[in-house]
Amino acid sequence: MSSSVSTFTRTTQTTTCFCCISSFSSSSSSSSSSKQSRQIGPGGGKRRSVSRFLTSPSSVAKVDNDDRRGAVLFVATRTTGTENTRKRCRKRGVYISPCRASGAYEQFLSGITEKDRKDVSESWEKIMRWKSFVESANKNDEDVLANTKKVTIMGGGSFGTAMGTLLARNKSDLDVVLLLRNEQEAETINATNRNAKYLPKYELPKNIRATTDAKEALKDSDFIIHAVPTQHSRKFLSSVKDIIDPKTPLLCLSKGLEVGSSLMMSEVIPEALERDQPLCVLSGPTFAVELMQGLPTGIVAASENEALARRVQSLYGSSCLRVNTSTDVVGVEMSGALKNVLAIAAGIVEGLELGNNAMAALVAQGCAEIRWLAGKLGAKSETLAGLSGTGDIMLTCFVNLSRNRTVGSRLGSGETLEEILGSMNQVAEGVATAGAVVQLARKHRVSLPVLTAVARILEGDVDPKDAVDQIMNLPQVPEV
Ligand SMILES: NC(=O)C1=CN([C@@H]2O[C@H](COP(=O)(O)OP(=O)(O)OC[C@H]3O[C@@H](n4cnc5c(N)ncnc54)[C@H](O)[C@@H]3O)[C@@H](O)[C@H]2O)C=CC1
Ligand SMILES: O=C(CO)COP(=O)(O)O
Repeated sequence: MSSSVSTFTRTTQTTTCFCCISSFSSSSSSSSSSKQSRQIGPGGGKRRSVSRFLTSPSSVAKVDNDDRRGAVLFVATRTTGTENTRKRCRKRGVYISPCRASGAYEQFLSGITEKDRKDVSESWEKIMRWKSFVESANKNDEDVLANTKKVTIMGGGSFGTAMGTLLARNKSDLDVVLLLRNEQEAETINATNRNAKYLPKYELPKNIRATTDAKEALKDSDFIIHAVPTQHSRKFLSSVKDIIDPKTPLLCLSKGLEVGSSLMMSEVIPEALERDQPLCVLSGPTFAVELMQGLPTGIVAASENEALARRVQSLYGSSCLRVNTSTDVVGVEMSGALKNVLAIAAGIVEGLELGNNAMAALVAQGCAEIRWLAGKLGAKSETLAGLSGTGDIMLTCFVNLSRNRTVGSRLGSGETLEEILGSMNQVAEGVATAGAVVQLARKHRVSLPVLTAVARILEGDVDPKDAVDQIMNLPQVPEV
C-alpha cells in the first residue's frame, strides 16, 4: 500500500491552509470545516480522527506504515504539536516526529560555530577548575559531620524526620534521636523503622531512633534541630530550656510568625530559652517527601554567626543537598513565614479556577508584598530573590504537595476552614501566620492587599470570590 498525500484548505479566517496525509484512507476528500475531522486508519480497520491533532495553520505531512503498531507514521513539517497533542497522538497510535516538524533543530545546529562549542566547553572547564580550587583550599576545614556523634530533633513530624534521615543516611554510626510527645508513636517508629503517621511510605535508616525522654534525647547532643510548629514553639522550648546545653547550636526549621507577638522564630527562641543560644535557621524549597526520596534539593543556612552557618553547611552538604550560607536571618525567616500565607492565596486562585494569568499576577504581587514588609525589617533583596525567597515561593505556590496551597485550594473550592483543618494531620503554618503578618505590617505601616485578604478569608470575614473582586477593583497603579 503506498502512501498518499492529500492537501486541503480550511476556509476559516484564522487558518488558511491545512495539509494532511493518509496512507490508508480510501477517501482523500478535503474538509471545509475546521471542526470536521479527517478519518484515517490502517487498511480499512478502525479509523482515527487526526486532523484535530494538527494545530498550525499550515502543515504538510507524509504518511507511512508503521509496522510495529499498525498505525500511521505522521511527519508534519510545520506542526510540532504541543506535549498534549503528542500524548493524544501516541494514545491513538499516531506517531508524530517532532524533530522534522519545523526544521528548528537543524536550524539550531547550523547556527552553532566551532568557536561557540569551544567557548561553552571552556566555560564548563572553568567551573570544574573552580571546584578543584575550592576543594583544595577547604581541605583543612573541619569535617563537621565526621566529628558529630549525636543529633537530636525536637518534633518528629514530616520535616524533622526528613532532615534527621538525611544526616542518618550520610553517616551510619551517627545517633539521630527524634524527640516526640507520644510514647506509642515513638515505640512504633523504633519497632518498624517507619514514621507511620507522617511519612509512612519511607523506611528510616537504622540509626534513627525515637524517644519521649527529653533528658536522654538532649544529653550530649552536638546539634539540636527544632522542628516543632511555630505556634507551639515557645511553650515547648520553655519546657526543655534547663536540659538544653546553652552552648549546643540550635538549628531551626520552623517557618512562621508567632501569633500575638508577630515575632520570628529567631526572636521567639532566645525569649523562650531566656538566653542567646547559638542559632541557625534553615529554610528553602524543601518538601519532606522529596528529601526522603533522595532528590536533589537546596536550602539556606542563615546565622548571624557566619562560622556556625558554615558548620551547618558542612554538616548537611551532600550530593543530595546543597546548602547556601547566609547572615541574613531576617530575610530567610521572613521569606519562609510569608510564603506560606501567599501559598494559601495561590491555592485559592487554583480552587476558584481563575486561570494561569491570575495565578502569575497573584504570585508576582505576593512577592512584592513580601519584599515590602521584609525589606522594612532589614531583609536583603538578594535573599528575597534567592533560594529561601523566590525559590520557596515557587515551590509552595505552584506545587500541590504544599499543605498551605492545599488549604487555599480547598477554601477556593468552597470548603470551610473548619472542615479543612479538621481533616489534616499536619500543620499548615500560613493559617496562623496570616493574622500575625497583618499585625506586623500595621506596625511597620506597610499595606499588603493580597496577604491581608488571605487573613480576612481565613477569619471568615470575606468569601474568597468577593475577596478576588475587591482586589481586582482596587485602583490601577504603576508597577512598583
Ligand atoms: N513538611 C515540610 O515539607 C516542611 C516543613 N517545614 C516547616 O517545619 C515545621 C514542622 O513542620 P512539619 O514537620 O512538616 O509538621 P508536621 O505537622 O508534619 O509535624 C509537626 C510535629 O510537631 C509536633 N508537635 C505539634 N505540636 C506540638 C507541641 N505542642 N509540642 C511539641 N511538639 C509538637 C508534632 O507531634 C509533630 O511531630 C513547620 O514550621 C513547617 O512549616 C519546612 C520545610 C518543609
Ligand atoms: O515549606 C515547605 C516547602 O519548602 C512546605 O510547605 P507546606 O508547609 O505548605 O507543605
